[in-house]
Amino acid sequence: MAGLVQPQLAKNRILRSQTRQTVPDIFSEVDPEGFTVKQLPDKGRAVFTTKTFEEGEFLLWYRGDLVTRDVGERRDADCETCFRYFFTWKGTKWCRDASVEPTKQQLGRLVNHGWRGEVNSRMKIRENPHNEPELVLFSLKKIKEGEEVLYDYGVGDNFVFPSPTQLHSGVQDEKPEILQNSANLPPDPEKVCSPFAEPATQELLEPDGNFSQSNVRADDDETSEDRCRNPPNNETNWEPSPKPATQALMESDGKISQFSVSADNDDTCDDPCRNPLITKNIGNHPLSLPHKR
Ligand SMILES: C[S@@+](CC[C@H](N)C(=O)[O-])C[C@H]1O[C@@H](n2cnc3c(N)ncnc32)[C@H](O)[C@@H]1O
Repeated sequence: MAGLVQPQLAKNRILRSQTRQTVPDIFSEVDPEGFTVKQLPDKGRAVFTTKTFEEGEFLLWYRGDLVTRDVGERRDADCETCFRYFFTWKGTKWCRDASVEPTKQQLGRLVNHGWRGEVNSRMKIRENPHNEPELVLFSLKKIKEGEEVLYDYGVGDNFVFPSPTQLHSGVQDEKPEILQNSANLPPDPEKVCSPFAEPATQELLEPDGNFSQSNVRADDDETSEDRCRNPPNNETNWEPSPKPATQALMESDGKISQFSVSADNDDTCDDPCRNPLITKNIGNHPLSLPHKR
């Protein structure tokens, strides 16, 4: 009926309008202000806000080397990490490989999985001016200062992440704040991984600011995140930042960032990338998910 807008539609329009305005279109190697990293006993590194974000705001990029899914899978076979994000865009399967610890702070790759009821953000795909897909994280609701940023990796309710002792030891704070357990751990810790109970979806942020949505499932991918653990040693090239999580952005010149974290784009991985305690299953998840062997 003309003139009448359903509440949800109106909300979607607001969200689209907000995201259109708030995604910094830049090629910057630094993250926006408003985030910090803390070390949690049950999750390893975690991204927390240092200011309040409103619903629909741009938060962070998931930066990483853009490779085809095949290359991402081969890299996974050689070197399992929890930092490869698999997705489908324009009918092609892609992977953003953020496995290499960046020398500059890039927090999108450190955002943890949120269990049901915890999720406050969502990863979307946006095309950059080089016609490449970028993974962009948006708030799904108001996120108050001091809250952990969490999005749904697409793992089942019973998924069990490996022990934090297998996580990457590098943190961005030299003396990171240690928090008490904050995750709602899955009910059955013996259960390793359950398939999706229902299809996941991936939203594509179109150049005009609108979203299109598609189902994401198994090999159809799109996004599900699964992150496995970082190497259980300290041989990576992570360099702690003197100012952990608050670095200024960026120009807003209508561009969105594209990053190549690793200079080489072959399938090589150094030993530090290996974690013999876990294996991956990217079938149902955007990120290569850790499994106990
Ligand atoms: C991409 S990394 C996120 C950053 C990671 N916490 C770190 O310290 O590097 C994904 C990994 O973080 C851990 N993780 C993420 N969400 C978690 C959760 N809700 N509970 C426990 N561990 C989690 C898992 O080890 C997962 O494989």
